[in-house]
Amino acid sequence: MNRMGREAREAAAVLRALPAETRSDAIRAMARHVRIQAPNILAANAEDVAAATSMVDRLRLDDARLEAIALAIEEVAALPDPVGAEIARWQRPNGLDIARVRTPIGVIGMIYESRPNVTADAAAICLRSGNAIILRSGSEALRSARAIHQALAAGLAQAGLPAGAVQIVPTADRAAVGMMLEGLAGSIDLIIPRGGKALVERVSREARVPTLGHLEGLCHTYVHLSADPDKAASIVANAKMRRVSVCGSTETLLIDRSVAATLLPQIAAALGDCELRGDAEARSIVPMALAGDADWTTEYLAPILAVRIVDGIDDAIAHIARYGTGHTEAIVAEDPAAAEYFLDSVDSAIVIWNASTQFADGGEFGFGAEIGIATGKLHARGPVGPEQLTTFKYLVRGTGQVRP
Ligand SMILES: NC(=O)C1=CN([C@@H]2O[C@H](COP(=O)(O)OP(=O)(O)OC[C@H]3O[C@@H](n4cnc5c(N)ncnc54)[C@H](OP(=O)(O)O)[C@@H]3O)[C@@H](O)[C@H]2O)C=CC1
Ligand SMILES: N[C@@H](CCC(=O)OP(=O)(O)O)C(=O)O
Repeated sequence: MNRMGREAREAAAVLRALPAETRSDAIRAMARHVRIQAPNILAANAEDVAAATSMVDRLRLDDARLEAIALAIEEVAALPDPVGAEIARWQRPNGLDIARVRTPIGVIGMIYESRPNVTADAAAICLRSGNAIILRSGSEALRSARAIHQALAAGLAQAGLPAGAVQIVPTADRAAVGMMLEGLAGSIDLIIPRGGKALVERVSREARVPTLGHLEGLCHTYVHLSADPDKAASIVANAKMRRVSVCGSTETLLIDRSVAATLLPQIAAALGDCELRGDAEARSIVPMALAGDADWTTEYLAPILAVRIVDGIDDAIAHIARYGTGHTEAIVAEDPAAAEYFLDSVDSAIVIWNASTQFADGGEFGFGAEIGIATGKLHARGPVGPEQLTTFKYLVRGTGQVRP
């Protein structure tokens, strides 16, 4: 692990000085090799799927999904290069010229779930932003991730870039996670944990380097009294049921008391097979199980939805502040003043008006792919793409000035 750290650090020094076009060529070469090595990747994936115990759909690759991975890599190659971009520039009265420019963070360590596409997306985004990356895939996807990494490494080699730029932890042993959290003897600049509660707890206990958490999504959709009934039904159904296991899926429905009797039955019908767990008032409108305290704090990642009747917009905002994880929340409303109030008041990474919480995704935001949805407040929030994986520095150009 420490050798990987050293190689990543050496590669990061090379990457930060490379022209954007060289990194674009390397990213495109990675996509080419994903296509060339498709049989190998699919064979490795079949072994993962055969051994999997859960979340098999998330794990499974086929020709179409592999092509989507290659296309996402190519989309990242085509994104504007953030490295060296000028954020601000000004002249001091003494003639000093000061520019604030984007610069890579350095070496990123990423720990993520058993989802094969993340290996390729994260590698492409890191190269686009001039960072080296050490990838730690979820254990159930390790064979697939290693096969994808082999293709990415072939692309790097073809473009003449150091192998240390994109590395993968070759073992499922969680001791490697512990070593990454300690920073690999000073090699890692930033750890990105992407996952659920157990990972959060370990990271908060053990991390010795800065972290950029991409954590649980306990997302809410609030139906305001001004909501259009058809919009409310289709948005809530999509927010919950489009894909129940993604972090942007809605876990709790909040609905205004004054419209609950008319809207809840329509929304419940649109939700189809979804299991509802509600407070006493919700149950008096639509038959459903009684929600307990745990239902307001559970990220189900399943076709289950908690339902609470609220006493207006401030009650909804207070519920979200108490139980949300800072990921994504939505309001369904026709009243623009209420919607803007909600957008301003809710302190989550993504706040949505009249659309599904499942839009919480870098691709949907136009980033090509994503590292994930950052759920903390520093240093980035919401979908993380190449720009969010840069920091900045100041370039000061003088003509011989000395400070009096
Ligand atoms: N905000 C975002 O962008 C995203 C958030 N998520 C969240 O991730 C969760 C779903 O994914 P899930 O599969 O449950 O993720 P997990 O948290 O189970 O796994 C994620 C990664 O963390 C590792 N891990 C978990 N616990 C530990 C531990 N105690 N010590 C060391 N490593 C650990 C896993 O390794 P191992 O395989 O060995 O268990 C895996 O590599 C949901 O909560 C979802 O909201 C998911 C995607 C994006
Ligand atoms: N942001 C991505 C999904 C991220 C996510 O939650 O992944 P996972 O938990 O592995 O299903 C999307 O909306 O497609």
